[in-house]
Amino acid sequence: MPDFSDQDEFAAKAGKTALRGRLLAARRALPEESRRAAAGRVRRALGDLIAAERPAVATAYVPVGAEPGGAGLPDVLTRLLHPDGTLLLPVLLPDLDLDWAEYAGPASLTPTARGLREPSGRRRGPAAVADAQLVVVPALAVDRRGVRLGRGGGSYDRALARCGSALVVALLHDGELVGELPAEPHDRRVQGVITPAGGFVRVG
Ligand SMILES: Nc1nc2c(c(=O)[nH]1)N(C=O)[C@@H](CNc1ccc(C(=O)N[C@@H](CCC(=O)O)C(=O)O)cc1)CN2
Ligand SMILES: Nc1ncnc2c1ncn2[C@@H]1O[C@H](COP(=O)(O)OP(=O)(O)OP(=O)(O)O)[C@@H](O)[C@H]1O
Repeated sequence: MPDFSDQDEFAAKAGKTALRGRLLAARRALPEESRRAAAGRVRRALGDLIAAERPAVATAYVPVGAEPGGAGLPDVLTRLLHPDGTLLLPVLLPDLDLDWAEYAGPASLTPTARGLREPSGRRRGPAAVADAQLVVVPALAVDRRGVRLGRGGGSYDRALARCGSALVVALLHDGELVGELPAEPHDRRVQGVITPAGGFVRVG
């Protein structure tokens, strides 16, 4: 474990905030046509990964705004999973930790705070993520070591701490797999990323 001084931690936090602003602005500037094309490529790469890994339980999320994958991602994943497979989606808790509920079709999604769409079914509890063999996570960027930059709530840092040996994969746009991101001791790493141009790439 590296030794992080207070100054390094301060620099990492400030660096993350500045990077988030830049990355979100670049995503917002992506034209609709690029978003659609990127979503198709990301979904195809996810399909290949699911065919190879055959998870019985997977987690994902409903992409919003310019997030890679597009709003139809849960439906695509449901079709890709084994007929008996389960897709869990996150429900943001007041302390920004994540609960989980099974995806049961578009009618089971409800608009919630922060522009999210979340499942309204029975909550499985924050520990349910430990049942998944494949965990698909949102990210603004990931580096070659697997360090992930999220929205800044620490939601996935907490959720990923509960995962056992699951394959954790972040969905990115091209250009968001970078050389080195600021890292803090609590950051949980991912094992792979999917980008539209590069498909599935192992990191770390
Ligand atoms: N689609 C999605 N679902 C997710 C996440 C995510 O990053 N993306 N999360 C990851 O932890 C958790 C929720 N955390 C979030 C924290 C902040 C914002 C946010 O800043 N929203 C913008 C509006 C959306 C946009 O256009 O980007 C806002 O409130 O201004 C969203 C989700 C669980 N579900
Ligand atoms: N295990 C944890 N328990 C409680 N708070 C945590 C935990 N891990 C991280 N946090 C807090 O969450 C905040 C945001 O962390 P960070 O900037 O790394 O978020 P992120 O990884 O970019 O976002 P997210 O995980 O929501 O996508 C930090 O202030 C951190 O202290």
